[in-house]
Amino acid sequence: MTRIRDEFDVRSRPSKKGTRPRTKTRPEHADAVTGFVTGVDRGRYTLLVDEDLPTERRVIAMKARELTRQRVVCGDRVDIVGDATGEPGSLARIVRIQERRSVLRRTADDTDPYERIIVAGADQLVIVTALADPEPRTRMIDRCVVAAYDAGLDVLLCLTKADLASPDELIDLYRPLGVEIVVTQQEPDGGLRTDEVLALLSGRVSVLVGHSGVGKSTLVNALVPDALRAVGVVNDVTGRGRHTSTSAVALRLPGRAGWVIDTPGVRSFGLAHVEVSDVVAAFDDLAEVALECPRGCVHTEAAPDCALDAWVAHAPEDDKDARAARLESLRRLITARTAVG
Ligand SMILES: Nc1nc2c(ncn2[C@@H]2O[C@H](COP(=O)(O)OP(=O)(O)OP(=O)(O)O)[C@@H](O)[C@H]2O)c(=O)[nH]1
Ligand SMILES: [Zn+2]
Repeated sequence: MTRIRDEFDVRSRPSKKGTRPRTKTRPEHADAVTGFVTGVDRGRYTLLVDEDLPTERRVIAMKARELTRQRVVCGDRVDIVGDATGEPGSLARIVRIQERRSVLRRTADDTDPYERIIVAGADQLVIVTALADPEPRTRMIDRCVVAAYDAGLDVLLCLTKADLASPDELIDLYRPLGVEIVVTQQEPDGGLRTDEVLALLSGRVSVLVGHSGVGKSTLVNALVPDALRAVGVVNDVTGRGRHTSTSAVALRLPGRAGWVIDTPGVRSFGLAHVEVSDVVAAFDDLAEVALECPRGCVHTEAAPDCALDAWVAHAPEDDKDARAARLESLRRLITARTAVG
């Protein structure tokens, strides 16, 4: 397996001048305030400061020099100094990225050798998949699930276009993994009932991914009726007319019920660093059984004496099918990890 270099692998070398104390002129920015990054556009970051307080405001910021090698992404919480008033034309400086609860990476590709972080601090990954037109691609879904679990995110599988095909098969395939599943369909008037989805997004930061045409925009527009306007705000400030960027953008659900982060153009996730044990670790029951496996067991069907096979074979009759389905799902994820597509 090729090891893909992480953008942060670059070790920082001590400078020739030795260790110069740098805290003299800039202590630890005691006057800094915290912002939530809702958008990134060509080196300009849109932040929400004082979230949910009467003083809540949008602030535009750039990275301070000391951060140039670090990537600030949507969902980050950052500390800023300078002009944090949010007044038109004001520009603050990001001096610190706060510890990240989670990081989701997209894969390296032909044009970019790094697995880059695309979103930080999310709670769940919403995999938007159409039941038809385009046909669901389970390999792709499996890879998204692996990426989510590796990033420490929960998974919500959102099956769209239920007016075109039944969700039953996919539900049977994914229920054994224990992921949340929600089914949507456009009404004849073009609208979309969102109460069920909203309930599952409530109070959380959710990242939406999905291939072109699956109905992700339709869903986002139904969830956040002023989504386009919200994005427009970002671009008014940066002077760009339309939201044409390919970077992620965080949109607040009505009633401040949570955040959805839309990720246009994200096709695949970096899985090169994910070990078999990372996948198994996402399932408490299976991870416990796997402790009994021979050393170095890869838990596939061909793996000799895999304890997971015995776990199914010795299941109580009424649990046998469920265990078999769960093991099959786990094995699918383990292979999806290294497969292409
Ligand atoms: N039949 C049916 N069509 C839908 C449904 N939801 C969305 N569509 C249609 O599917 C097409 C694609 O929807 P979009 O919301 O643009 O899909 P997207 O995933 O955002 O795709 P891109 O804009 O290419 O990224 C549009 O013609 C929608 O009207 C649905 O529930 N049922
Ligand atoms: Zn095993």
